[in-house]
Amino acid sequence: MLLRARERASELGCPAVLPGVGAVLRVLAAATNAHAVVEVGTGAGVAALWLLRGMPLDGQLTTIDREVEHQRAARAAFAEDGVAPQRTRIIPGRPGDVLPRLADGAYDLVLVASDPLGYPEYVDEALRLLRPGGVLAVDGALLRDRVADPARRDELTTVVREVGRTLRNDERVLPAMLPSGDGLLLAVRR
Ligand SMILES: C[S@@+](CC[C@H](N)C(=O)[O-])C[C@H]1O[C@@H](n2cnc3c(N)ncnc32)[C@H](O)[C@@H]1O
Repeated sequence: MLLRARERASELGCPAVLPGVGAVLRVLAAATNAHAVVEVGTGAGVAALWLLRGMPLDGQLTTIDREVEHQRAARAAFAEDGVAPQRTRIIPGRPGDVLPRLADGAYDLVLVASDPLGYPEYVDEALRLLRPGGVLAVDGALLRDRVADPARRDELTTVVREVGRTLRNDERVLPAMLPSGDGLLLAVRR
């Protein structure tokens, strides 16, 4: 099913997390016993399928995307994988509009994998949503090695680089960068 979801993602021109990142997400969901997960950027549902495999069966994944067509593909992927409908809550809309409506400290894991220019806002919201011990995961945090290249000073690179710097200096979290895929930045909420 993951393969079919990945094919759909590619047909839609919507990059999905690489398998190494997916495996890490699954482990994180299991390790945090993640009953409540938020994903910013549903895409065609590839990362969501990995997360759901690590989550307990009575957990629920809330996933947000502004592209209804992407979410339709994700819904098909979930159905094909036999995911019970109550295990997912698929919310269409801009993450900046939806995230403020979610409850403080009520989530075990938040994955941010959407438009990088929105990352500062989404990360800020994620830290509010996470319970102590909960984990934030930011996909694409190395931006194809541009973040590590000091000569790259374009807006996108600067914004993503600043997200990493901010999390490193934020007393509320314990951060770690995994080189998997395009860089997976993790931060455990204290
Ligand atoms: C990289 S894909 C998500 C992939 C998914 N997490 C996965 O690995 O299977 C990014 C998603 O963010 C959404 N997106 C892109 N720009 C956006 C924006 N400005 N506001 C909201 N969503 C956006 C796209 O519709 C797309 O589905």
